[in-house]
Formats: sequence, structure tokens, C-alpha cells
Amino acid sequence: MSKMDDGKEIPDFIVDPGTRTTYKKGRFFGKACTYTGGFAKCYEITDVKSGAVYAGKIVPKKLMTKHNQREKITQEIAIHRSMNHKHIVGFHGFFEDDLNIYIVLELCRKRSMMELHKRRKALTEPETRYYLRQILLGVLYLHEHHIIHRDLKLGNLFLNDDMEVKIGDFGLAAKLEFDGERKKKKEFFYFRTLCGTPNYIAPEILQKRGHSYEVDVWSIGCIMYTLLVGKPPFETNSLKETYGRIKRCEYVLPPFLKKSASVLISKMLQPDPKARPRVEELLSNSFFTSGYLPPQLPVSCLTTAPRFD
Ligand SMILES: COc1cc(C(=O)NC2CCN(C)CC2)ccc1Nc1cc2c(cn1)c(C)nn2-c1cc(Cl)cc(-c2ccccc2C(N)=O)c1
Repeated sequence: MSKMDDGKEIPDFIVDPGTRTTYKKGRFFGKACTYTGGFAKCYEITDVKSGAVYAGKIVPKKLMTKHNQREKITQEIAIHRSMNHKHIVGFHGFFEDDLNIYIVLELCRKRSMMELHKRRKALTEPETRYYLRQILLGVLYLHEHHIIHRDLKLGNLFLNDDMEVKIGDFGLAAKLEFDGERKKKKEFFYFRTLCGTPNYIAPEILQKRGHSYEVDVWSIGCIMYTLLVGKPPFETNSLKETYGRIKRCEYVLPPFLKKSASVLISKMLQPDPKARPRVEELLSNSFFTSGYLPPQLPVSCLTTAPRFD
């Protein structure tokens, strides 16, 4: 039992009353911040009858003091359960008891790209092309269904046994109700600052301007930079300074980057959201069409750089 997991408010056996499925609670995977600054937790859970193993995201109800917190988890579930795509984490169900809300999700045994990043730092260009293409295919599906993810970051990009990318955590996602709608969720901004580092937050959100699909393209630009350079583009050791750099769009493109990579990153990290390419344009960019794209990656890429000769 890891020290972070007191787990006392989560029973060892969890029953979904709707489907009468019993899950056995297994390993604690980790936790992440939720809307109230409290923590939801993720465990390995096993359907005792079928033996199927999932990632169970468990949100304590005691966190939901205000009405809008229940609305937020309802929104997350409504958005995620409507998804069905190879590069979106599978949604297998949800239920609640007196203590918690439980979300049953596809287990990705190779964890998230944050662990890959911590272990490998800068990746090769073919690997970056491989991961980015799958992220773009997943985000294209979201945008085609009028969903903005709004929290694309390495910790929300999970990897399965076949090293395929699965986009997860729709806790900050939003559905646009009409073309041209610009979101202005003030509490969204509050949540983003509340839960630690700004990760890959777009300048228009920091400046509390309306925002839309372009914020996901900005985040993908930050992800591409981080995968190729080995560290995030706006990282400093002060939140205030990081925000300042994001607002001023101040980042350095190292000289070792190939031209097509530098050009693509700068297209995505533009201060004006309207100047950024849409996801379908990104997929046909020369960075993807002119360089080697591995059809798959070996699991060894989690720890050591592959050779593509
Ligand atoms: C075998 O599969 C895994 C092993 C591990 C692992 O070994 N972790 C070790 C880290 C070091 N400590 C000491 C021991 C455990 C982590 C993730 C796995 N897989 C996995 C995790 C998944 C998913 C699919 N698959 C999905 C889908 N969501 N999550 C997930 C994971 C985490 Cl840590 C937090 C959250 C999370 C919890 C609350 C709110 C939001 C979120 C959120 N980010 O969605 C979600």
C-alpha cells in the first residue's frame, strides 16, 4: 500500500448496483487534482466475474460541497461516455455509492507519457512524429464532435501495451453548442491555477479572453516542443514568470531542431489563436509527410532511444 494511499474511504470490493458488477480494488496508481483542489484517485480495479482489469477513477463525494462540483463530474462523464475512438481512453461505465463516484476506464498498462518523458527526456524525431500523429487523430475526433479537451498534457496521454496513445481525463473538457462559440469559464481558469503548474495553458485563457478549439492546438505545440527538446517551452521556477512568458509567447527554439519541426512548433505556439492551424491542417504538415513515421514502437522506447536505420 503506497504511503499516498490511505484508501480507507474506498472499500476493497466496489459494487456497481446498475450492472451488479463487483470490482476488486487493486493497486493505487496515483491521484490528480479535481475542481475543488481536492483529490480524486485512480486504482487498478478487476471485475471479479470476468477478470477484466480497468483503471478506476474514484471521486470522493465529500469534495462535492457546492452544487457545481457535482455538475462538473456529470459533465466529464457525459462527454467521455459519448466518445468512441482508438486514441481516446475507453469509457466502460460509472456508478456511485454513499461515499464516492466511480468511473471505470480503459487500463493503459504503460502508464502516461509523463513517465516516458521523465525517463527519456528528449525523444527522437520519428518517435515524436509517431506519438504526435496519434494525439492529433484523437484531438481531430474531439474537435469534429465539438469537444475541446482544454487540459492536454503528458500526464493525460496514456500508453497501452501496444504503445498506442490514449487521450484521457475529460475533467476540464467542454462541448461547444454552436459554431463560433467562445468559452469564458472563469472557474475553469480558477481550477487551472488551483491545481499546480499551468502545464500547457494557452495565453487567451490566462488573459481571460474567450477561447475555443485553438487552446488544444497550443497545448499540442507545447507537447511537441517538450518531446523534442526534453523540457516544456515556458518552464521557469516561478508560476508568475511562466505565466508572463506564456502571455509574451517567449520561448527558445534550440538550433538542433530540424527546420520542419521548428516551423511547426512556431505555427502552434502563436499568441493569436486564429493564426494557429486547425488539427486537420497539422496532420498534413511536412513534419509528418516528409520524415520517417514508425508504424509501431517497441516497448523498449519507454527506457531507451530506438535506432531506425
Ligand atoms: C498499470 O497501469 C498503470 C500503472 C501506474 C503505476 O504503476 N503508477 C505507479 C506510480 C508510482 N507509485 C509509487 C506507484 C504506482 C499508473 C497508471 C497506470 N495506468 C492507467 C492510469 C490511468 C488510466 C489508464 N491507465 C486512466 C484512463 N486514468 N489513469 C489515471 C492515472 C493516474 Cl496516476 C491518475 C488519474 C487521475 C486521478 C484522479 C483524477 C484525474 C486523473 C486523471 N489524470 O485522469 C488517472
